[in-house]
Amino acid sequence: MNGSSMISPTTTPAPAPSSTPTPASTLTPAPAPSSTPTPSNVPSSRSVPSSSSVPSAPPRVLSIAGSDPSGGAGIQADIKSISAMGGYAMTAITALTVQNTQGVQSVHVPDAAFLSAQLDSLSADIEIDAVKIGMLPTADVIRVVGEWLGRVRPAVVVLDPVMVASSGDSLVEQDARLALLELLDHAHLVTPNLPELGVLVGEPEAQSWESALLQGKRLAARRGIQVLVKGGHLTGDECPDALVGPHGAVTELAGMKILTGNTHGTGCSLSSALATVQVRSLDWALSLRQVKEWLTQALEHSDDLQVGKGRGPVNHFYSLWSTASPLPGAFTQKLWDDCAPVRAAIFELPFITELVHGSLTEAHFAYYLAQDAKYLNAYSRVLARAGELAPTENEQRFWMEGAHNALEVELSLHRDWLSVHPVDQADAIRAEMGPVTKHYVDHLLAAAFAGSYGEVVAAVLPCYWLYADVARVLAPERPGIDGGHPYGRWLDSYADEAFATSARTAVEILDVAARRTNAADRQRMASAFAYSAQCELDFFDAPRLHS
Ligand SMILES: Nc1ncnc2c1ncn2[C@@H]1O[C@H](COP(=O)(O)OP(=O)(O)OP(=O)(O)O)[C@@H](O)[C@H]1O
Ligand SMILES: Cc1ncc(CO)c(N)n1
Repeated sequence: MNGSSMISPTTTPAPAPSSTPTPASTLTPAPAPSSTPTPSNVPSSRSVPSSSSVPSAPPRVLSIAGSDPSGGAGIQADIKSISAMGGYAMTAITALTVQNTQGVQSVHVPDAAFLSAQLDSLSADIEIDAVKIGMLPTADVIRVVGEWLGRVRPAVVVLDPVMVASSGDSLVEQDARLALLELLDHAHLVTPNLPELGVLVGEPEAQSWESALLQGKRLAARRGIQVLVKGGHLTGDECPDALVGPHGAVTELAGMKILTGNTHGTGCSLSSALATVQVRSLDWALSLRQVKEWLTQALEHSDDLQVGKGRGPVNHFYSLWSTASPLPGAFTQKLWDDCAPVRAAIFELPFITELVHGSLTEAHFAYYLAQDAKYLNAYSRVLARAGELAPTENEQRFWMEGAHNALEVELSLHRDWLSVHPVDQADAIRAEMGPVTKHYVDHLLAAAFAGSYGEVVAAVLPCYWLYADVARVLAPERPGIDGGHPYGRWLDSYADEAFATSARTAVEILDVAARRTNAADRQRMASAFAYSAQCELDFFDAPRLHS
């Protein structure tokens, strides 16, 4: 690790520490939390709020930690976590790592005096409500941070005793591990993982949750500090965390282990989020409950991010992003991706494979067409409803033309197909609406009767989109058959370019509607779309079930 020198002391805006007027209260070292008369979960200085503090303003939280350029751990994870918890994030960088999701390749430690200047600059100007401490790579850096904490005595100090990255790479010089112990006196909460807990109590790493809790109790009692014992390194299905107080009180939060490889920076995220939430809650157990819930969701949604080939980051902003307006194309792309199993199942159906190869029985085809005619009649009414609700004249025109076309196709089915089929298919032709058709139509009519514009459009879209896709995929597959393909003309009507264009327009209309509305409506739109897609699959399969 190389040190580097400050550019120039005169360019540093903060007053040098020696010229800073030292408040009398900071002349004595900060008492260990256990000797403080206030409950250990209430940071002592919170009982005398400064006149300039505004309780409703976001907590001002400083992260003193290393930089992870891949954005999942360290300072970067802290900024995201503090922000996700509603705090205002500040940073003092202790080390620069060369790091990605696969490991740490190198560490550069800037001059400790430069870090010291940053800390003094911040505390000279800004009231700091909470501090989270992460990677402290050398004994020099630890000394600087300890000295600053002793003078400034922030109200909430969370120490994450980072020693090894989740990739297994060491982040701290060997002699710094012992120096870290001295810093415990300046912290209100320490959040070691199991190997770090072992180092802090001077014992081998705990092999069970029970022995980890015993180690946590020994550390908490010895140092008069709250210890968060973390279960992330346990083998098995569970991932508990437990808060252990200096007098032995244990608050355990059970949790299931989420099956994901994306655990890069969980410890950093947890500790900085805790520091932020604690400023307002003043109760470590409450803070932990809120933060663990958030982190669990951030882990659950981590696969959405797709960052890196190794241990990926958690999704700090899953909640914000799930309610934010989607980017153009994103909503409909997700609907399409989510219905991939239904699309695949359609191509597997005997009805579709037989249709393409011309081997489908006429009885099945006749049943299908008869049901389709009934469907199209209802579909036309629902498209007209979309036209009624449409926010622009262009969209109104599009849906009204769609309603008209659906009736035209219904007419042509009767005229060109159903009327020319042999008499023994008359049953199918005269049949009432079958159960699958009725189910689909009822779903569409419910959207038309009570749904928003977006829901109506989402409900009608699979009929456009899936048909255009089926026609696109099947067109090149259709074998030439002597005497003509029995269903060729019918297949051609859906492979038509005008129909594909209409399908694209309908997709674009839905995408715009999704961006214009709110998260709850988008959720209902997605449900309506998925339901209709499933109905399309069932509709193709209905002739087989009917006979
Ligand atoms: N797979 C998982 N499922 C659910 N929670 C997890 C999982 N992995 C870690 N956690 C939670 O993440 C938090 C951090 O725990 P962990 O023991 O992994 O810390 P760490 O090793 O310091 O993290 P880091 O990976 O940043 O070094 C804890 O609250 C833990 O319960
Ligand atoms: C900079 C940094 N701090 C902490 C960790 C621990 O996750 C990491 N991997 N990188």
